[in-house]
Amino acid sequence: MDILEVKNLEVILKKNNKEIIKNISFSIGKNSCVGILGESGSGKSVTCKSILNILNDNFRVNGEIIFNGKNLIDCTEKEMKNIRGKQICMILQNPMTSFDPLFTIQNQMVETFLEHLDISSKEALDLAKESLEKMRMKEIDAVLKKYPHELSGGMLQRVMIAIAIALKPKLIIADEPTTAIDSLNQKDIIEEFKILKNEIAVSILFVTHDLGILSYLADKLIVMQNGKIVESGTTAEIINNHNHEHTNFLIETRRTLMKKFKEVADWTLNEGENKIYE
Ligand SMILES: Nc1ncnc2c1ncn2[C@@H]1O[C@H](COP(=O)(O)OP(=O)(O)OP(=O)(O)O)[C@@H](O)[C@H]1O
Repeated sequence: MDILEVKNLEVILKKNNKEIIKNISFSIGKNSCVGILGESGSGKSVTCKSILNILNDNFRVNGEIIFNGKNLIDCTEKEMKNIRGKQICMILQNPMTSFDPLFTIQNQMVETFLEHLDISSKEALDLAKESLEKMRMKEIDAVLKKYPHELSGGMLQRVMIAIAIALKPKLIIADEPTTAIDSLNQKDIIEEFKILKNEIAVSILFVTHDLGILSYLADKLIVMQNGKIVESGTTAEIINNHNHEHTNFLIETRRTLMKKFKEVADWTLNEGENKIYE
């Protein structure tokens, strides 16, 4: 069964009638992870914002976005407020923008849980601790007392995922959640997403231009270019049997990058090490 069905979605910039998203359709099954792959400007973020109905008045949106039997495009702001957070969670590129700098992590986690769940303050605090534990976080009491700027991007992103675990949404939209994070922490965040998927049986729409991440996490892939879906299929199909030249370009770019990376790593381990100790 599909949790989300996007049908003939079009997004048009009103001022010049420019079509930013050009008639795209895709669906996300229950407990499955769909990855959107595409270069910068291909329309990944605008697609996510359309699903959450958070595009501003500069855009006109046509088509259908069916979630739980409802077309989100037709929902009022009041209806969307009930859906965002509790039923559809968004994890953004820069976690700092998701937190209020004036309140501690504890304050913000507890408030979020009280707003969306029918529980007491004590239960909300217990839930905060329990979900941070699931994120393999250490020194949880100390983390809860900190303000957002006192935590690294990687830690804040894990707090965001912990909040999602606790709210048990049906769908998580993750828009380049590892881009602003250093590579060591990136690996952890990807692991946390795996835990999240298994822990609460959630569906995930994961946006990135990193094919490596998607080959690990996603069941299905959508490749976007210039606001259109140029190819879609299971992750294995796309990686091994793609037909579109743009998919080929993205895969080859990744391969070349990894080859270069390996060369640099080998050089550092061999030549570089020798040079250091010469
Ligand atoms: N507020 C806006 N006003 C005008 N054009 C916009 C606006 N937001 C996005 N666009 C245009 O829509 C297109 C798609 O942008 P989008 O942000 O969805 O790309 P993306 O694939 O998410 O890129 P990135 O990987 O860089 O985030 C781009 O051509 C962009 O310039």
